Amino acid sequence: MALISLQNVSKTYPPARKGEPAVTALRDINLEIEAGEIFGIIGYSGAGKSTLVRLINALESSTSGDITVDGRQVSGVPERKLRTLRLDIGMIFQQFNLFNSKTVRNNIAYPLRVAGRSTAEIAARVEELLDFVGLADKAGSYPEQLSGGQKQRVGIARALAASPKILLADEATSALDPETTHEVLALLRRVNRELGITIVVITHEMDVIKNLATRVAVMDGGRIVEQGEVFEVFSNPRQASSRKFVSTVVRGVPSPDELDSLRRRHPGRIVTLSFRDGDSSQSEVFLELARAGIGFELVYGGINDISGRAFGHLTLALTGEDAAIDGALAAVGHGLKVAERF
Ligand SMILES: Nc1ncnc2c1ncn2[C@@H]1O[C@H](COP(=O)(O)OP(=O)(O)OP(=O)(O)O)[C@@H](O)[C@H]1O
Repeated sequence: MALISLQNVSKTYPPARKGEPAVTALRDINLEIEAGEIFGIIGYSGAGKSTLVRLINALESSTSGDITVDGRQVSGVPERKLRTLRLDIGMIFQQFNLFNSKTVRNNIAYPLRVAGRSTAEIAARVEELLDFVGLADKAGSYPEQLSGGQKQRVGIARALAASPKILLADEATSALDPETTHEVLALLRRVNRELGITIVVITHEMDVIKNLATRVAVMDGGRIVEQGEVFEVFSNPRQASSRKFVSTVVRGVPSPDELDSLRRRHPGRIVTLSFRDGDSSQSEVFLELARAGIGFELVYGGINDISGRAFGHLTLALTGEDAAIDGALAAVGHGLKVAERF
């Protein structure tokens, strides 16, 4: 059985004031996250990602549907039972949520004190965690004396203190610069590999998913519109709404504004081709266009790499007879996607 399982889960917030509409944040969510995996949840702001996380760690209850974590029911369970469940789930946040008046050591010790562990046990566990996150020399510092990356490492150590099975990371690197983001992602990979902790990572950043997750769910308007292996979902999104989202986060697809500007600057038809590793070669495309007597210029493009597999997009300005262009695109279309507008 999956470690985290959601079946037909919906969540509606009642209206904030009389006369206002209720907000349905999640609609019929079905999701299975297996023990030991790093699962990404990605989507625009307002898609329902944070609500989903709050349901998994039982900070809120669902309106309908079933949620189980490690075989235990989460929905409709008394608060007393939820406390033990929450010990199995650590959480890290975009703004770190550290206690500014406590030292690094005391921040990490906090959940253990709340859980009533002995002083000796707490001291040993905190030392272990400080070593694990590489902050042994900062034990006596206060959060304001730390960089963003160091603060998040304290956040991770604190989340791990009670030895959870699951770590929920809600936009955990969104406040960090790209280099620090990579350090924190490397630490999260170690948390997964060395400690065997299942990680659920919520983000709007493709880089985070592609560097960390093995599977991903794309959310839009409270629904999961697509889920699967990260390479598959990003290189070949099947639903219109996930295609739209993916095109904003992958390299090489012109935005609508860029497309307008390309159209103004180049004569002919602007066509975007997407390639996937092993599907078809770019030279076949160029050969076919040349054979059909079509003029072409490469005007935009980019290649993405996910777990050593490449996919990319090339945008060409094509000049020639419409029928000849359509024929050539149909001929090369086998194994690659052709879009006048991605
Ligand atoms: N406590 C609440 N009361 C009422 N509506 C809420 C509440 N929390 C979230 N919502 C609404 O639910 C929808 C989903 O919000 P949610 O925060 O889960 O999205 P998100 O994908 O995490 O976005 P972001 O990345 O901006 O946090 C939004 O329309 C939001 O306004």
